Amino acid sequence: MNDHNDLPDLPSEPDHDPVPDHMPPMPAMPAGVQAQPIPGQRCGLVAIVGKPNVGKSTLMNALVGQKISITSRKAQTTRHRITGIRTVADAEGPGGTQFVFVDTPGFQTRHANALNRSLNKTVLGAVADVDLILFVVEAGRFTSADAKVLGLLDRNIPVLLIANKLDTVLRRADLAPWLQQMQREHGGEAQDRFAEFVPMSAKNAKDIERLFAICAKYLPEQNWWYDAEELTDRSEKFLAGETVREKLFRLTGDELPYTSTVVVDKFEEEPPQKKGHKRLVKIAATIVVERDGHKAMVIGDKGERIKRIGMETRQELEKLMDAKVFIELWVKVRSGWADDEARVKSFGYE
Ligand SMILES: Nc1nc2c(ncn2[C@@H]2O[C@H](COP(=O)(O)OP(=O)(O)OP(=O)(O)O)[C@@H](O)[C@H]2O)c(=O)[nH]1
Repeated sequence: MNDHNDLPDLPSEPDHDPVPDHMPPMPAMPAGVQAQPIPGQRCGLVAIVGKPNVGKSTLMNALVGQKISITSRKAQTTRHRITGIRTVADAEGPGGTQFVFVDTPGFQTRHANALNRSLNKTVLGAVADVDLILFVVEAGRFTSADAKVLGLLDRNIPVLLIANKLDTVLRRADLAPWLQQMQREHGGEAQDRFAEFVPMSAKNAKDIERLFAICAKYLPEQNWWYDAEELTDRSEKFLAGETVREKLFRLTGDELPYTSTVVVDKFEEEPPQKKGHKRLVKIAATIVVERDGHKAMVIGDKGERIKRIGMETRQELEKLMDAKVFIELWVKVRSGWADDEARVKSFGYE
């Protein structure tokens, strides 16, 4: 039984395998080398979904513990954008659980036009092979928009119903009939749609700790993909490169082949000049492409595109790193780099 907060007896276990197989976004070892399994370690992907304004971002920030997001390192991984990693290590021994949270662009349920359909497809792609979905609604409310979002999710992935904003429900006893009603309304085929019901508040630290404990068992037993200490200076540098890469591919559409990459040549920090000022981060990065035509594509008409890539990268990094950022971008042509092992290594790929 999983009656969190002494709520009524509700379905507790999914009737399907809660540990679907999937490829980790960033292999910890070069291909062909099998890592020794570390006893007691669990690791997996968690997506947070729900209609607008139910508290997804608040929950994500509380779970990740800091407002910084990093993206997956593997060049061809566009499938998952890693928003944050939280490692809850065991007090003793090497065990514990690493939660890798993936970003899901918001679901659109109001207008069924082609753009929204395509957006929803993107979201579905992002949650297709996660290990666990946190489906967020406002406690005591389940609207048709919530039902639509739920209807889009893969039935083979365990879903927890996060009844958020519990603090706004004045009498907790009022929630029990609502949960029972939900169970009735999602009866029949959908009866065991939710693996567990978790009434909580994303703003309550104890609820967040409790949620980690609830989620852990749904993640597969496997070695952590990332270091337990989430972000180091090196990660900020890495994040800078990934942000350039993301803007590059977003602003060139499908035109630019994936054999283009980004190398961060310089990442320097200067402390704040005055009290109350932010530190300064100076970044220089090179976009490496295979052909002159690709270079022209990246630069754009009168340099417009590369300017935009730089500007959007700067804006995003300033937010993520809470710093003032200067960024210089260069484009170089290096034919065949993707086939040149030494070069691939020098660009930071294993
Ligand atoms: N009282 C209360 N308010 C909350 C809680 N969680 C989130 N909120 C508030 O609800 C509002 C929406 O929260 P967001 O985290 O932005 O919601 P979201 O689902 O990410 O919204 P979109 O970005 O529009 O999809 C904000 O004003 C939050 O402060 C909670 O547990 N209790």
